[in-house]
Amino acid sequence: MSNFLRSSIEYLLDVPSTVSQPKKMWHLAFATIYCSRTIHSLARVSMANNKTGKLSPSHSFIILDINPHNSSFNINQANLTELVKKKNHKRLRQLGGVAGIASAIKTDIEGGICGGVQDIARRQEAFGSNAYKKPPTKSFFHFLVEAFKDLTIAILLACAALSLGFGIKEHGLKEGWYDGGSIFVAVFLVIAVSAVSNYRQNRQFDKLSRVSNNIQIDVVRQGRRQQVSIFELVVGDVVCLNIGDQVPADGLFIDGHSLQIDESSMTGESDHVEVNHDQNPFLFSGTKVADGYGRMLVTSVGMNTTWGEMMSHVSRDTSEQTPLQARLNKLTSSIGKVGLAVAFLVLAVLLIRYFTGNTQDENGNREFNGSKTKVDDIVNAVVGIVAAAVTIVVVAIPEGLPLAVTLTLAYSMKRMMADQAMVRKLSACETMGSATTICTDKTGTLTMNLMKVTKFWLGQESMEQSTSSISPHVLELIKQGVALNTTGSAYRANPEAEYEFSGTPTEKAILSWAILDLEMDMEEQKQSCITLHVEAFNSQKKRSGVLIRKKLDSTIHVHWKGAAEKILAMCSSYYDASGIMKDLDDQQKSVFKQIIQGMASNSLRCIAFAHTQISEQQYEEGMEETKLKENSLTLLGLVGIKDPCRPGVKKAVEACQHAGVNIKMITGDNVFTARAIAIECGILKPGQDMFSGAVVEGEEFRNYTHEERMEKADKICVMARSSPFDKLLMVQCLKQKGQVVAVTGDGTNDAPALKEADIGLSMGIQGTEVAKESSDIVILDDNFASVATVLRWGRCVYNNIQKFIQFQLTSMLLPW
Ligand SMILES: Nc1ncnc2c1ncn2[C@@H]1O[C@H](COP(=O)(O)OP(=O)(O)OP(=O)(O)O)[C@@H](O)[C@H]1O
Ligand SMILES: [Ca+2]
Repeated sequence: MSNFLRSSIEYLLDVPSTVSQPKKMWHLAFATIYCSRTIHSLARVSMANNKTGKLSPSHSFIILDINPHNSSFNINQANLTELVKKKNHKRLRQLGGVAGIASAIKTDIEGGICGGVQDIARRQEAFGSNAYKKPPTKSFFHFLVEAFKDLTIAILLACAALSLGFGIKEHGLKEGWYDGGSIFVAVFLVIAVSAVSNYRQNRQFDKLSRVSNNIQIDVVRQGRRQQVSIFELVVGDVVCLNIGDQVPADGLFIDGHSLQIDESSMTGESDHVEVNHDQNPFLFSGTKVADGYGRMLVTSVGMNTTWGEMMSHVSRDTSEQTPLQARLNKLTSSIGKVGLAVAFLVLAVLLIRYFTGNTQDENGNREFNGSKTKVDDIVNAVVGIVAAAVTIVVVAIPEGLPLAVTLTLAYSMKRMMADQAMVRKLSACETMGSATTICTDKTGTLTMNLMKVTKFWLGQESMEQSTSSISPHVLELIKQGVALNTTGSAYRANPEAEYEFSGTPTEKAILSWAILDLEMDMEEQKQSCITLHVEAFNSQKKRSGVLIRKKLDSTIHVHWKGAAEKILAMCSSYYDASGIMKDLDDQQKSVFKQIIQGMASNSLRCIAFAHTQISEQQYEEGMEETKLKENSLTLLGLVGIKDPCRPGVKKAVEACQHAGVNIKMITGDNVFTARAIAIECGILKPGQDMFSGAVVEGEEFRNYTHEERMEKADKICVMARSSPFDKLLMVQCLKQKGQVVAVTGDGTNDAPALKEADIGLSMGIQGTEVAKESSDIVILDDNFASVATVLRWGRCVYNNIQKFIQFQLTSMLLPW
């Protein structure tokens, strides 16, 4: 320490100069330690203060006080939340509409968030992340208490206590505790096992809900459409919404067409709400897309949304009892009650017999002689009688019965998870065992859902490979139709990179064919036209259409794309390969039908493109009805899309059939395609066809009378071109006939049938949220073979429980 410092401390401490040198040193040491302690504790206090607040800015840079909450974004979360929650149109206008909000939260409406990982982290910090607080999970103690509350357990505990008391009284402490003690041990064992199994089941459900809540969302970031987990969504993200999707956060409508939202999960209203740019641009987390498509700008996530708030209060009720469990519980308590009644009866009879002097001891003397009998003897006799009654109750109650079911279900649920089936509803495990019919959809379940265009017909000529011979005019129209009439998209990072396609499998197949084979430039096509109106694809209509205006010459065009025979029916002319427009009379139509049938019998999915140009006047007339022209179109071309069967499906189908379960295919696809795939999978035997009543079309089935339907439902193996309603009708019909029906499906079109079925199985990968939510079991690998495995597990549960009941009931009767 420098002399100066030393002397200044000496001065501060007011050390008398007379103090000796060693003493001075001690003073100094004390002063140094004291000062450093004070400084240290001061620093700790200021750190603690800062923990909750912000770090105080360094004095040398005091001019720029950077606050991430309001400097990087020009709007704060409270404003955003209120804007959407209150549907405040006025405020939205003041802020410059969706575009204004987007620029305030530093996002590009077209390309999404442009920054990288840091940008996303910054947004998470400023606006929160898309997760909600979960209610605390129930502890083991909770389940232990629950187990004690059971009536049967209470009766048994009372009996055990009585038995213990009487036993000790009669035989002394050393030998008398056996009976009562062993009942206690058994009861505690039952309590422990059921508490442990319920606790584990609760944890399992928690784990499952974490898996099933982790939905993949289509998001545009840095101009690229990609899938991210719903939990990674941040404010400023641009989300693509399609039919069947769940709206993942609160936000604003950017663009889209005929977007219908099902808000029933929030409001309870079953009517769909139209979301559009002007009247209602507000979208709410937790609602579902019922029709159409669109893009939204995320403005609030997680706990800032009404859904988040709601979900943080709801805890999943895992105490759900399956029908079998409920029945067995009832059986147990009925048996218990009968046991109790019998015990009372026995008690009464024995007591009456004893007190009326009708009983004799070993020596043949009357046991009860009125006042001559010793009190001790009386007490002993009564205790013996009560003990006998208690034994009856204990033996009568089959306390292990419900427990065995719980254990079996919990075990098989775990095993099913390992076999790619996630059980959402426990009752499905046991119901599946008794399924007599499985109605499966085709696309994605029996087939791979990996679609590829393998055939292209222009007019009545099949175009193999070469596109050079196609007339440029027709080619241009096809490209226009593909690029503008789609919900899919194509992206590549640079001109050398490979394309990434997104959208439904059918859309992806068509886009990749047009871009790679026809050398279509999607961006260029999109830039060259303005979209005036869109009719979005849905399973009811099985087609989609657009109305566009070309920027170059202001001509107006209608493009349709959809199920080949439906589009063909709308056409009155066609282009041949050389680009000449020809009349489509009945004879020509039947030629085209032959072509479609030919492709379909080779199990190809057929899609047709049609086009017509309309005048300004026609456009204005049509505007009022907001409908696209749908007759007198010109057929542009047909494509055949291959979607191969999944390997192993045939075996799985055979296994199900062998187990006595009927398999029916109910699909939205063409009847010939459906038949070809059904034969490939073994659902249909080669001899069966339309004439034998094994194959029908949805429309035909719909138009049957109720009696006809009931009569024919059993025979039908394949129902093609079915609408969502037809699928539902079939399930209802089968259920009325007393069948136990399982339904598998992935699309929104399957949701009504999935809900109606005894067991609904949805597909985990391709399945839409709506389908998953309507189902009891989610097949994680989308494979029909896993459906067969679920059936096997269901049967196993049933068998095991049956065996246990037999064992328990016979062992219960044995002592009698
Ligand atoms: N993006 C699309 N644009 C136009 N038409 C389409 C499109 N996707 C499918 N289609 C047509 O609609 C039909 C499919 O209808 P739907 O959605 O009811 O069945 P799916 O769900 O694909 O099949 P499945 O019921 O077997 O799973 C197809 O056969 C095809 O002709
Ligand atoms: Ca499907």
